[in-house]
Amino acid sequence: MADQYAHSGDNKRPTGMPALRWEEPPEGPVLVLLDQTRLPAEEVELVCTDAPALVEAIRSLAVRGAPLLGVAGAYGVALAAVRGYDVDDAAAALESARPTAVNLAVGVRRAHSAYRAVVDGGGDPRRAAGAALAAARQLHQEDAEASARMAVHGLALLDELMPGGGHRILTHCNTGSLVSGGEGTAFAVALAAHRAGRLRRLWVDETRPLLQGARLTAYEAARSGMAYTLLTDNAAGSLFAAGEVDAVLVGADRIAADGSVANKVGSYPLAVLARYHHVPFIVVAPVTTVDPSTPDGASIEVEQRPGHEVTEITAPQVPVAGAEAGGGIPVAPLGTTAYNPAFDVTPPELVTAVVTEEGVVSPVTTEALAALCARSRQVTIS
Ligand SMILES: CSC[C@@H](O)[C@@H](O)C(=O)COP(=O)(O)O
Repeated sequence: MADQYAHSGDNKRPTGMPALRWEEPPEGPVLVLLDQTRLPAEEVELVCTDAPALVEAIRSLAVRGAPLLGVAGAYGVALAAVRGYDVDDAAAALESARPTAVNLAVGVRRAHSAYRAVVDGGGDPRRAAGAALAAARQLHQEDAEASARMAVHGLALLDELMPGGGHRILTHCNTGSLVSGGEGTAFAVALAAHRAGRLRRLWVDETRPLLQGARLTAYEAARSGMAYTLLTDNAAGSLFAAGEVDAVLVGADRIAADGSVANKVGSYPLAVLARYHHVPFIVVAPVTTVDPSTPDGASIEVEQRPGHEVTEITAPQVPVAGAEAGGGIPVAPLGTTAYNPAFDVTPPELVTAVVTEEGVVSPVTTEALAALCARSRQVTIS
């Protein structure tokens, strides 16, 4: 079940509200999410008391973005465990809530394994629930730390590629503190450049159809005080042609073993544009987004979203009564079908570098990614 906490609708006020937090009120533990479908108009929190509510929040994109999906999934398993629900069922439902971001499965499995290790060893369910919660908290903390380290590596790479500073960076979708326990992935690098006085402008793709760029990245950019400009996705070509882009920075939902990168639909065309215009295309993602068990781009399952997200304009926080399927304003003739993949896949040869918390991979090869994963596992184990 999910309840709502409403906050002031003043969208000029820096919120400071975390994208997600665990709370333990007297009625029982809950997972509190900042409902991203309502931003930037209002800050409303969704309070999840069970895994089905969290599954629904994940599907509706109230909580979204690869790293945060992992953290949310882990807390979802803990929630089922501490509230005495069937943990195996909850884990299965959470893991399959969205297919593309591998971090979701990684987070769910981590908390689930911690739970199962205690139960299978004959431990009592309360101790097992404590283990699942500890695993979720640890993942949350690790994600924040990874974010900070990606920002350091990413800024160093920008400075190496463009020693003069004054970076004009184009980004797509939303990759800031709304997707992370820290300051995010690609956006965290732009933020680091801004704080170092080396960001001239952040170009923000609006990111049709659900406008994660316009609604969320512009919101985070405004809060940070950086110079930013919003553009429609199809204006990017003219921006490159005008020589206004020094680098593209995006996140990732899954990086296959061969270096193919699944990210928000519209990333691949940017990579093609970047290559044509000799601009670096840089992917920023934690090591948990690299999935050695997915061999190549063709093996990545790309989520298909409902057509009404395309055939209607929906300001998600303002439902329009009486409109067709999605509750938005129709912009296409009734009955129009739509192609609406949530992600696309960029082949490794178009990716200049992958920036992770463990360092930068460039060129992006199967061998270099495998070495990165091996190094990361050693760091985690030691
Ligand atoms: C650090 S976030 C990387 C990706 O998760 C992000 O770019 C993205 O594509 C998010 O898609 P969304 O559908 O909003 O969850």
